Amino acid sequence: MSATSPLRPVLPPDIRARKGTAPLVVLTAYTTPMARLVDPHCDIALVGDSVGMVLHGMASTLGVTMEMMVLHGRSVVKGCGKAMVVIDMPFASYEESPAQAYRNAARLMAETGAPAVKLEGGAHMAETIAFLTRRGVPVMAHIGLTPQAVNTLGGYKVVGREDEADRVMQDALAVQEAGAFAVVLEKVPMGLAGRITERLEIPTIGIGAGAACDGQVLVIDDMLGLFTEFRPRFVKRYAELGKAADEAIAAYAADVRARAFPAEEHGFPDVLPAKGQK
Ligand SMILES: Nc1nc(=O)c2c([nH]1)NC[C@@H]1CN(c3ccc(C(=O)N[C@@H](CCC(=O)O)C(=O)O)cc3)CN21
Ligand SMILES: CC(C)C(=O)C(=O)O
Ligand SMILES: [Mg+2]
Repeated sequence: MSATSPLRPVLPPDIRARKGTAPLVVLTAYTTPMARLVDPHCDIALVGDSVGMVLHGMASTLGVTMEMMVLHGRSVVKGCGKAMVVIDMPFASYEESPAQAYRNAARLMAETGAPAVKLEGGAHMAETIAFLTRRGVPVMAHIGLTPQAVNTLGGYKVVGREDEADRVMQDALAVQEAGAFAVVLEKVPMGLAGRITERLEIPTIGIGAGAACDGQVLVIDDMLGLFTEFRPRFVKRYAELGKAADEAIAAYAADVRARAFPAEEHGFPDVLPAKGQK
């Protein structure tokens, strides 16, 4: 039986073993229909806490709750057959203690069916990552720019230039040592991301971290041109679905105002048509 057989779902150790083979393809998904689109093409569907900014109009990810991650997580698990689902642990659901992290991670897995969680932080989260991993919770780590720390970092800036590079390398080594099966590198300079990727035995998944990483992740609504509130330099637009939707909605509004919609074919006659007719 192959590792990707539907009878034996892809699990974190399979993802870990992908290091040095084909690049890992990761996109976020927040809903069943989007998960169905992502699933056939991706190795991992990430239920990111970016959902707060992308689908709920929040100004940052700090207001995202466990309840939101459970609901969106369940929705994405329903839409995935091939891709492995990873769920972001929201702000303040894991930082207090390893026990708090375990309780909330276990809830995300038990109530959604996802086989792994992701949490932000390097060396200072190593104890928590080890606590979870040893108790059956596979952890994807996330270092470099950690958006839940936007208020202490002072913005969504590059992390790891010059003096900061060694600290990011130490974070990468610490999360690997703690048992993380993969690590997201966000807005880490390209050269440093390459050195971390070479040094680690677990896959690195980059977002704004250059081409040397073992995989890439983007927010699905960003790359489809659906989310346009801001556009980081690392986003490549593969479609302009927001523009297409705007044009479609404008055409509908014009049709309704001109009484051009609905047409005869969209309505129901008062008398049932005779057989053979529509
Ligand atoms: N839609 C969306 N896409 C994301 O990539 C994303 C989210 N939401 N929400 C959670 C975090 C926040 N992230 C962000 C948010 C903003 C920038 C940004 O504005 N970057 C600018 C420069 C900003 C600065 O230097 O202060 C850039 O050009 O990269 C980057 C990453 C990444 N994540
Ligand atoms: C961008 C990815 C890595 C993320 O953490 C999110 O979507 O929340
Ligand atoms: Mg996130």
